[in-house]
Formats: sequence, structure tokens, C-alpha cells
Amino acid sequence: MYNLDNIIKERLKPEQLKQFNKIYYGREDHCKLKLLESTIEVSARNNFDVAGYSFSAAKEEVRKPNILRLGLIQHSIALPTDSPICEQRQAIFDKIEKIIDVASSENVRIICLQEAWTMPFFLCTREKERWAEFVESPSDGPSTLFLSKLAKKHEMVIVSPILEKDEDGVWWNTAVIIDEMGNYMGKHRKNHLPSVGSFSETSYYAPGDTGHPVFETKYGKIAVNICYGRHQALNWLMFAINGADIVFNPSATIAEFGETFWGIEARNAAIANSYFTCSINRVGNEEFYVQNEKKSRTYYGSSYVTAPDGSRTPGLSKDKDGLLIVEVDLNLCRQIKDKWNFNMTARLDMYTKALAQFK
Ligand SMILES: NC(=O)NCCC(=O)O
Repeated sequence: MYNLDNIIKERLKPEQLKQFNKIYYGREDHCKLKLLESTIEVSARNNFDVAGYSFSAAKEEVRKPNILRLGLIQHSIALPTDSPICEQRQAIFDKIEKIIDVASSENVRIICLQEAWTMPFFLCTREKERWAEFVESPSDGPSTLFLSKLAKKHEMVIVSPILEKDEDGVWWNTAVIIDEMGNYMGKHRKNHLPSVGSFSETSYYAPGDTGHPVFETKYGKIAVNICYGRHQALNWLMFAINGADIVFNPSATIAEFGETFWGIEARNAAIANSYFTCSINRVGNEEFYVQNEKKSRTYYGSSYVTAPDGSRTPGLSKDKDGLLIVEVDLNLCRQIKDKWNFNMTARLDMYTKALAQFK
């Protein structure tokens, strides 16, 4: 499938490529990580891509470097959407386990999956009952139990975006945070629900009521801005105000809806808020039959990471399962704020007053 990164690389001469990379990606060199032989072998055998990049920060005298590896997973569904629910879910679990094992061998400490990762993104069907068994408890549902074991085994923090059913039977679009000991740490519920074209989620679940939590994990302060929330600048801002150094944006989006926005919004948020943003989108074609009518959607992957200085990694592919590994030095967040005087010039007091008067 058409991939901008590859087209550019193939067509430009080395000197031109450097100039292009500097302007487009924010740096001449992508700073690729050297991956283990076993990573290359296991990923080829299991048909997923792995790419690794690093972002460094300036050396400081007082603070030690705060270096950490992040993992982003994009994947397709594993079985047709009319297969039994438990089989569909198990087939996805099986492939995710292999990807998380590889991430662990590459020393990834925090990993995030895509929006509603355990299931096809059935929301375009406008059916609810048929899919209800995919919706689960965030603290002890099947996906949390499955990932808790992996989190503990690999001492990894895992961000697991699922569809939640609460004690009253209400559905939510929720990201579950599992700590490095395998414990349920907390959750964030999607704040902004799309109501655009075939993305009509308001009839499925309620708009989030968890605000903008930041989770102080062993490895870093993280937050989750779920999919459509990336179009709302204030949603991003609140995670910064609450102290996030890394914000994940697990998504499910198709070319017809803002593929042109994809490389811009999370990147802009990283610059505006001096944190790392991690954008994840599912891949593959999903087909549903609703009263004999075929509904189909193709997701374009292209997951990527942006640093607070605005430089970004190339994207993963548009059509293949993949693991993106990114080594970051979290010291860069404060360094960028200091360099640009962003805290002093933010004028939050002015906006607070204006927003308080807004009706
Ligand atoms: N899942 C989701 O919120 N999709 C909406 C479409 C988009 O914002 O790209």
C-alpha cells in the first residue's frame, strides 16, 4: 500500500532526503534503534513489522537522564467478524501476546494498544446486542486478566483500551491502566464521542466522566486521549495541566475521516503541551453484514510518536500489524518548556477567566 515514507526515501537523493527529513520529521536522521536478531526473526515469522527509533535530550548536571522505551501496537482483527465472539477475542490475544513478548525482549517498559483492541470496530453496524459480549469489566474482565499476567511477567505497564460495561450495565469507551506488577491501576473514559458519518458512538456509550487523569506509573506520568478526543485542543491541554509526560492516543480511524489530520493533531499537541504523544491506529479491512447488507471499513495504521520538540518518527505501515518501539528521555519535556518559556507565557489565568464566562 502507498506509504509516504517509502516513496520519499526511494525518490530523493541522500542530500535531498536529509533536507526533507529535517523539515518534515524535525530532524535529518531518524535515529533508528538497532533491534535484536530475535526480534527480526520472530516478527517475520509472525507477520508483523517492528521499527525502533530514539529521541535524546541534553545532558543535565543535576538530573540524571530519564530514559525509557515505549511500545505502540497496531493490529488487524484475526478472524471474520461473524466468528464466535470468544474465538475472535482469543485469536487477537494470541497475536498480541507474541508482540508483547518481543516488546519485552527489547526492554519496552510502557506499551499501549489501539482503541477497542479486543474486537472488530463494530460501531458502524449500529447494532448493539450482537456485540454485547465483547464489552467487559475494566478491573477483572477477560482482557484485563490476560494482560495482567503479561504485565507482571514482563514488569511492563500496559494501556488497554476496551469497551467497558459498568455495574449498572452502562457502556463506556475506556482505557485501562495495568501496572508493572499486573495490578489494575485505574481507567480513563473517552471524553469526546464522535457523531460524524458512520462514526456514531453516542448511541453505544456515555461520554466519559473521569476527567483527565494522569497515572504516575513506576516508569513515567502517562495519560490517554482516546481517538476522536485528539480533535479537541483543550482535551490535550488538560492532560498537560495534570502533569503528563506521555499521552497515548489509541484510535480507530479511516482514510475518509481526516487522514490529512492524522500527522498534524497529535504532533501539534506534543509541541503545545511539551509532552510525548503516541498515536496508534488499527489496520486492516473489517466487513460486517447487517440485514444482508455489507458494511466495510479499512483502517490505515500509520502509528507514530512525536517528541515535545515537534520531531517525530516515521509511521508504521498502513496495512500491516506492527510494533513501534521508541526510546525517549523524559527530561526533554522540561527542557523544551524552559527553552521556549512555555510555562511563563501560557496565560492560563486569562483563559480561565474567559472560559468561566462562556455560556
Ligand atoms: N474511533 C473514533 O473516535 N473515530 C472517529 C473518527 C476520527 O476521529 O478519526
